[in-house]
Amino acid sequence: MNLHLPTALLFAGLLMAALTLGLGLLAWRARTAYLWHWLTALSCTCVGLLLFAQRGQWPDWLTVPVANLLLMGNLLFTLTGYGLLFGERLPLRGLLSVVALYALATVWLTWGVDDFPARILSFNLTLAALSLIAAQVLRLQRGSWPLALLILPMGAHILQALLGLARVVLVLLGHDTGLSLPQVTQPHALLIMLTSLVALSLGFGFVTLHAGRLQRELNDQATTDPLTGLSNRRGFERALAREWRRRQRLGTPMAVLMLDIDHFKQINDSQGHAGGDQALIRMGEVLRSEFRPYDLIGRLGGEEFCVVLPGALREEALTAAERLRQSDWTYAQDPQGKALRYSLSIGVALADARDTDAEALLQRADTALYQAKLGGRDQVVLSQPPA
Ligand SMILES: Nc1nc2c(ncn2[C@@H]2O[C@H](COP(=O)(O)OP(=O)(O)OP(=O)(O)O)[C@@H](O)[C@H]2O)c(=O)[nH]1
Repeated sequence: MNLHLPTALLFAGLLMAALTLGLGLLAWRARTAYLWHWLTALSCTCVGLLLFAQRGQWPDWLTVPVANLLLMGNLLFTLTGYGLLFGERLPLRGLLSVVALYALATVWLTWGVDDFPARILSFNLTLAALSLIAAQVLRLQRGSWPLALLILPMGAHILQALLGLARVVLVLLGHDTGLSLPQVTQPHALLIMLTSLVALSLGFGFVTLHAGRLQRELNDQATTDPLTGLSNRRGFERALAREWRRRQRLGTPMAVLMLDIDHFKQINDSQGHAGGDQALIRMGEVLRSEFRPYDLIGRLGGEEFCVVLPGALREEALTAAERLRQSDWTYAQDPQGKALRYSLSIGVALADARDTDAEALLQRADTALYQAKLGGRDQVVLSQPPA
C-alpha cells in the first residue's frame, strides 16, 4: 500500500491543530510561561506541517524552507519551555546560533546553489542535534522528576533524532527523494510521516509534564506549612517514616529534638496574632539556617517544632539542642526599639533498639519536652531510654 503523503500530512497537520488548540486552552487557563512556549512550539509545527502538505502546489520557498524553519522554531520553543519548567539556564545563544546557521545554509542552498539533497541533509542534521539536546535536558531531570513523566517527551525527541539521521543516511546513500510531494519516494515519505507522528506525541508529552508539575505543586502545598515554609506534620511524618526505614536497614543512630516556644500564648496576647506569627517565622528562619539539608525539620502544629538528626549520637544531639536554645530568638522590636525575644524548651530523644517505631521515639522526645516545661522552661532535657 502506497502512502499518499499530501493527504497524510494534511491529516497530521489538522490533528496537530486540534492538539495546539487544546494546549492553547490549557495555557490560557494556567497562565504559566512554559505552556506559552510549548504552545508556540506546537503552533510552529502545525503551520509547518500544513505548509509542507502544499509542497508542489504552493511556491517552493514557502512549503520547504519556511516550513522547515518553523519546525526548527518548534524545537527552540520546546527547549525554552523546558528551561522555564525545570528552572534550568539553557545556552540560548548557542541554540539560536545553530538555528541561524541552519537558516543561512537554507537560504544559500535554495537561492544560491539550489542543492536539494544538501537542503535535506542540513535540515535533518540540525533537527537531530536539537532533538538530542532536548532529550538530554529531560534526562538530566531524572533525579527530581519520575521517569514515567519524562519518558514520553524524551522518547519522542530521541525518535525524532533517529528519524532525522535515517533520512540523512538515505540521502547519503543516493536514495532519491522526489521533488514534488506526490513524487516523494516511499522510504522518505514513511520517514516524513513518522516524524510528524512523533511531533504529535511530543504534544502529549507536554501535557504529561504539565500534569506532573501540577501534581508536584499539590504535593508541596499538602506537605508544607505556609507560614514558616517548613514541612507540616504530614510532610514531616512522611519524611520521618522514610528516614526510620533507612535507619532500621543501616542500623545508624538518630536523634530527635522536640521544640516548643515558651509562653507563646503571652506573645499572642501582648503582640497580637501578627506578632505571634512573626515569632513562628523567626523560628523557621533559624531552624533552616542551623541544620544540614538532610536533617528533617517540621512544624508539627501551633508553636511546636521537631528536628530529626539522622546519624547523630548523644553529644552531637545535645550540643545542637543547646546551641539552638541559645540562638538569638528576637522576633520583633517594641515601640521603644527594645528587642522582643522568646525562649525555647527542648526535649531530646535518641533512637534506641527498643523503640518500636518512629512514633515511640517522638513520644519520648515529647515527654522530655514536657519535663523541660515543668522544670522551668528555657532548657534542654534528654529523654530516658525506653524501659
Ligand atoms: N500567632 C499564632 N498563634 C498560634 C498559631 N497556632 C497556635 N497558636 C497559638 O499558640 C498558643 C499556644 O499556647 P499554649 O499551648 O497554651 O502554650 P504556651 O503559651 O506557649 O505555654 P507553654 O508552652 O506552656 O510555655 C495558643 O494561644 C494558640 O492560639 C499560629 O499559627 N499563629
